[in-house]
Amino acid sequence: MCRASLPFSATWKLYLERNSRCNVFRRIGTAGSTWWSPQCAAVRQGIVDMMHRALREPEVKSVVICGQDGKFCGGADIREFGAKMSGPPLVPMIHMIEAAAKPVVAAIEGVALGGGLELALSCHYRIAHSKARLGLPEVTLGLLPGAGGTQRLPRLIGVPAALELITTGRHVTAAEALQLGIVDEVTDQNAVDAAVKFAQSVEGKSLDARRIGTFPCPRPPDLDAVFEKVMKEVRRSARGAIAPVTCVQAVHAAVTLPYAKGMERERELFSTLFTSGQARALQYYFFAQRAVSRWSTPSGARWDTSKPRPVRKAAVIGLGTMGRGISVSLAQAGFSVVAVETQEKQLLEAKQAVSGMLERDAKRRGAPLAHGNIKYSCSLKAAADVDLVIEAVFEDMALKKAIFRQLSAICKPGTFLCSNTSALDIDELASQTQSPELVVGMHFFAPAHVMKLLEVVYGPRSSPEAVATAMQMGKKIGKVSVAVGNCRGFVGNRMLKPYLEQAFFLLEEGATPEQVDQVLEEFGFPMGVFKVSDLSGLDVGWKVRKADGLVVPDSTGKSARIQGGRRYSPLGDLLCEQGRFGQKTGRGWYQYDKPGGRVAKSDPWLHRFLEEYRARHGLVARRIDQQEVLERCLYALINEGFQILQDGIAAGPEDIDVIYVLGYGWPRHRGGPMFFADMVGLDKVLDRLERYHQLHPDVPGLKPCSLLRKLAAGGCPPIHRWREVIQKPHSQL
Ligand SMILES: CCCCCCCC/C=C\C/C=C/C(=O)SCCNC(=O)CCNC(=O)[C@H](O)C(C)(C)COP(=O)(O)OP(=O)(O)OC[C@H]1O[C@@H](n2cnc3c(N)ncnc32)[C@H](O)[C@@H]1OP(=O)(O)O
Repeated sequence: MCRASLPFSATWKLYLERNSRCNVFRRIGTAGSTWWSPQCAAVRQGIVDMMHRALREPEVKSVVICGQDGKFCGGADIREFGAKMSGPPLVPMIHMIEAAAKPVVAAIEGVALGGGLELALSCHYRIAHSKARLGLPEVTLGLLPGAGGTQRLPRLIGVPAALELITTGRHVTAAEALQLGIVDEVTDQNAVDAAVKFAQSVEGKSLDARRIGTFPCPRPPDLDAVFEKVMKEVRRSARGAIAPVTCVQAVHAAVTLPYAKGMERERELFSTLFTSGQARALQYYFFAQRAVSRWSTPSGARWDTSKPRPVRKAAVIGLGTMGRGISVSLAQAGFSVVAVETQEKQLLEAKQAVSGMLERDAKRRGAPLAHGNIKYSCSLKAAADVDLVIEAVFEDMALKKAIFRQLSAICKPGTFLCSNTSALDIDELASQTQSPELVVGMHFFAPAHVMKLLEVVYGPRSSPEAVATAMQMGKKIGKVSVAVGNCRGFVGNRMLKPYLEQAFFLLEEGATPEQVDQVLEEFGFPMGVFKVSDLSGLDVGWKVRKADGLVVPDSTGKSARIQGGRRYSPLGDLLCEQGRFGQKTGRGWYQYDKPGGRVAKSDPWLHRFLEEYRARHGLVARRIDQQEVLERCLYALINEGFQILQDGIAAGPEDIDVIYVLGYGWPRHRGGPMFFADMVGLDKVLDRLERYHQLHPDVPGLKPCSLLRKLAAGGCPPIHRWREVIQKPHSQL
């Protein structure tokens, strides 16, 4: 519902009320400011009624549309997209505003996003507060701006700028919006007052040049070439997402068709996206990312029961690639950092590297340098007075344990001791300290100052306060933090293991790295599993496997295909024995033009090596189709995800999905592995796993997990109901 007030004799203010279901839209009565839901219907009805009155009543000379309480409009309520539309439709309403004979001014405070910006674009003028953000983020939800946004924005700011905003969904500041020509004025004062004043100043003036829908769309001289180039680029970066490509088609319609026809085309394209699985996946992911911030542990610890302790000073121990990135993240967020590397030469190198990273980042963001926040030291004793330590040395349990023992003796009482381990037992580390309740894992992803994901790992003895403090710290450094339980590899790396294993077994059975990678890249991963392995270094996994006692020959001296009583593929170990560590050595699963080269080329040596390996072990290569490659890699990973849920290591499927999208390149438009399983159908995933397990009974990872069976037997409930079925283990916290 909207209400009008007449604080000024001749200008009406139409208040947009905010959606009662989300915090960003403040509740006023039961009305909402979104367009879609029944509440939005009331808002639209209110706007339409008020506009009619304003146009009818001769004493009203102009209209200002504003949001209640400092926010213009965040767009449609995504949760209501499934609901049946009622009330006045949005597009005619927008046309009615644009056609009004009295000036209509949008007073933009807070946000004008999606349908909110489309409403503002239908107004004749837009006045924004300097802190406002504007954008058309529909593409990130698998949609396109469906209320004229694709037709109006290019008319207002030109085709290239509109394409960039619409295909990326990027929010712009008020200052950039002014520069682009989206808004007419930016104010530091009260934007509604400024808009009212502005509205009064334009009363009676002609509106002919203010109706964006009547503008001709600027037509680049080399139209076809421009669109061809954009389409190529968008297709490349979209990795199979259809919304960005469809957005380009809609903007193309703006340039090539008259306005009314362009609007029709926009509507057609919107309808295809609206019902797509990708839109469902992206909208699920939108809420999943917000859901993980409401973390909880099996003991019932969560924000409202566990208070984080303030952290002002933190130490980072070990300044390799990870430690450097972590130091940069902390310094940028304003923490005082003590960076420790025991070898003087390495310390100096790290100092230079960190300074360079901070300088480049400050330059890029136009922000002040954060150098002063970091002190460097060769001694662990420098961590004596910090509030929290993040250990980031090599993945070597003995080394980490020694460091935790020392830190426990050096640091002031109450210091949280965190490890950046990507797989090792947090509890074992905690057992080395005097206060195991202060120990948690903080697993960053490389490069640590860039990647958004942080796994916060609670051990059986971690206190709720320690978990809350690490989660809070993650938030402060701009990460999406996911609280997960303690097990080998936690969530992300534990699921990666069966995925990698299947890829190796597929090579043994007759596939090639090129074939496996192509299938995975077509699915939407930025890189296939073998290219990633070459990039991160084959020796990393080799060291871990050696430490785990897996790299031992059999009695005949041949590399063993059974280890620890289960099928094992030694292919990665054999490449490492040849010095093929991936990009860094110029050879791995692929060949590169030089050590450190980036462009992967097929390597005939590797193919011969695979043939010889198969012959040596009596394996007959068979033709493996794309479906099998995809299903065996993905379903094995998903199966482990169900096991993780069953074990209570992740609180819900959203946690797993966010970890996979943000940390492992899972395509966002596919929602994450668990959402993907839900989309495919749990019964189908179960059926395929069962089949592969029957065909390859000795291959690990293919035997369906009992939670998957249980969900399938229970009629495949939708993903938001899985938690009801998951048996939570008893709390040990
Ligand atoms: C086939 C029929 C064809 C007919 C044609 C009809 C044409 C229709 C045309 C157009 C329809 C319009 C479409 C849209 O507008 S799509 C939505 C576009 N808007 C967005 O994408 C904005 C998304 N939200 C945000 O970016 C941020 O939330 C924010 C910037 C608004 C605020 O950020 P912040 O302060 O950090 O808060 P949170 O992100 O934490 O959010 C708080 C709270 O609110 C929930 N929420 C946010 N936005 C929405 C939303 N759009 N719908 C529903 N809920 C939303 C969010 O989930 C949080 O909830 P909580 O976790 O429960 O606290």
